Amino acid sequence: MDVLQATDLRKSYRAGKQVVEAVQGVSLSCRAGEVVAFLGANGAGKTTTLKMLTGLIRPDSGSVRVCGGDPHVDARVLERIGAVLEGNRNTYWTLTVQENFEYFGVLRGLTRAQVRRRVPGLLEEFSLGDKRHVPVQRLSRGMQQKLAIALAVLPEPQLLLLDEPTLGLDVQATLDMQALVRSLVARGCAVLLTTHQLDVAQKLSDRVVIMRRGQVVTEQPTRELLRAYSGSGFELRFDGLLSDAQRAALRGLGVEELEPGRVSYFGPGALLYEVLDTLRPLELRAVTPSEVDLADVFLRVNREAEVAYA
Ligand SMILES: Nc1ncnc2c1ncn2[C@@H]1O[C@H](COP(=O)(O)OP(=O)(O)OP(=O)(O)O)[C@@H](O)[C@H]1O
Repeated sequence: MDVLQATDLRKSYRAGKQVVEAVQGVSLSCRAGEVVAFLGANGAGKTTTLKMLTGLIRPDSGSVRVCGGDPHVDARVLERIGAVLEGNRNTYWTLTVQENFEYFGVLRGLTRAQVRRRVPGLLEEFSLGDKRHVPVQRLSRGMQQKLAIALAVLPEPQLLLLDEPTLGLDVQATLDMQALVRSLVARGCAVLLTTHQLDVAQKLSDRVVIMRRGQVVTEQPTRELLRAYSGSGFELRFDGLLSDAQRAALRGLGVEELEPGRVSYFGPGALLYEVLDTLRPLELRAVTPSEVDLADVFLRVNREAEVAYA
């Protein structure tokens, strides 16, 4: 079942005489128990889209449905959405962890008794039990981030929007955060996640949506996307240094120099012969298929879109 269904969203900003078409016809969906990684370079339009999904800004056109309702029309639909947006950690710094639960729980329509029933479980799940009576400003960044998410899931939303949930977290806190997202998803929550940490997106997501300049340029299950780009590139190691002419010729073929003596490319199989020709007379040491990760795929999708839209 689609928890989120956004169709043909558009949003322009006006700054003086300038018009920025931040989002130009974006459609998105997210099912119960699914993590969708919503990716794009800086300025691609992700945050603007998230704000339209949460009812924070009104789209110029297009529609948003969460559990079938429109958050821009029916305030009860907002109760189904939990959001942790970047720059808005939705915590009250001078209040303790417990007080934050009570304050935000009541704001989100829960009774004090409901909050008190749910808090012990959340404190345990988010490993914040020993911080219950500590003011938020004395928590580490990772703990604050965990608390922000715990507060967002307190009303048991069906859709969770996470903007950069692992930004600035250390290795262990990043792993903890991933485990938490997995457990929320296992309970049926739909999660839409934006991040520039593509290793996190690769590990967590079932599906990837890539935005570029206000438009969706790719939308595919994560595994299929990785498979589609695997085996279509090679890494070559060789002895000696490239001449300027070789370097220019390789660049023309779309080959990247990773370091002296090591180049890689993605492209059709026949390209390998041209690359080998260009490297001559340098002595070849190894030719191996390139391993792709989501970062490679992301860069390639963006490059292909740049060519297609040029
Ligand atoms: N309030 C605003 N007024 C004018 N322009 C804006 C406003 N908010 C965003 N923009 C512009 O809209 C475009 C999309 O911005 P947005 O913040 O949605 O991108 P993003 O993909 O979230 O980027 P990032 O990864 O850097 O957070 C950018 O060109 C940005 O400068």
